[in-house]
Amino acid sequence: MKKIIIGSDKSGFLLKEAVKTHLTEAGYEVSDYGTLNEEEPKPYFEVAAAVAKRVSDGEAEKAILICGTGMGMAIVANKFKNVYAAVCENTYAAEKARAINDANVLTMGGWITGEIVGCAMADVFLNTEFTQNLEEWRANNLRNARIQVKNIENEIYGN
Ligand SMILES: O=C(CO)[C@H](O)[C@H](O)COP(=O)(O)O
Repeated sequence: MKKIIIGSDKSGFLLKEAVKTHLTEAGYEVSDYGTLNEEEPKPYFEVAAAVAKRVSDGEAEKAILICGTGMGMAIVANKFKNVYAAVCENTYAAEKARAINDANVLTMGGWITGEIVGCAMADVFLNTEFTQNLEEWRANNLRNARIQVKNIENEIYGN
């Protein structure tokens, strides 16, 4: 079964629940490491760290993080090695986050994004490959860019 990790704070809770239900119905095994009910909310920075660590360690290939804006989740997640989080507000951005940037964490904002668009963004993000539908010259540039980004990361964290 395809695995995905998800998490939200209080402000992302309702959108997270909608995306979680959608992905479960689509056949994903969804593990939730964030706010499980609105009475016991977890702050965005704790949830982002818990989820990003699991992606960094290879427990899951991809994750989805949802707070009020999506921004705090991305800021914290991107502190972790092997984690490339992108804040998206529409399906075009979610597709490009995969095709151009090979992002492995999608973040979105419950204050910004409605349930229909949020679920559609999750679908696009999970079903688009790195360099998909791009011209060969651009795909080659992006493969090189990915190596350069990894080199920068290795300089900071070590190999
Ligand atoms: O968007 C966020 C972080 O980027 C948070 O969701 C926002 O700060 C609201 O948090 P809270 O509901 O705990 O006040």
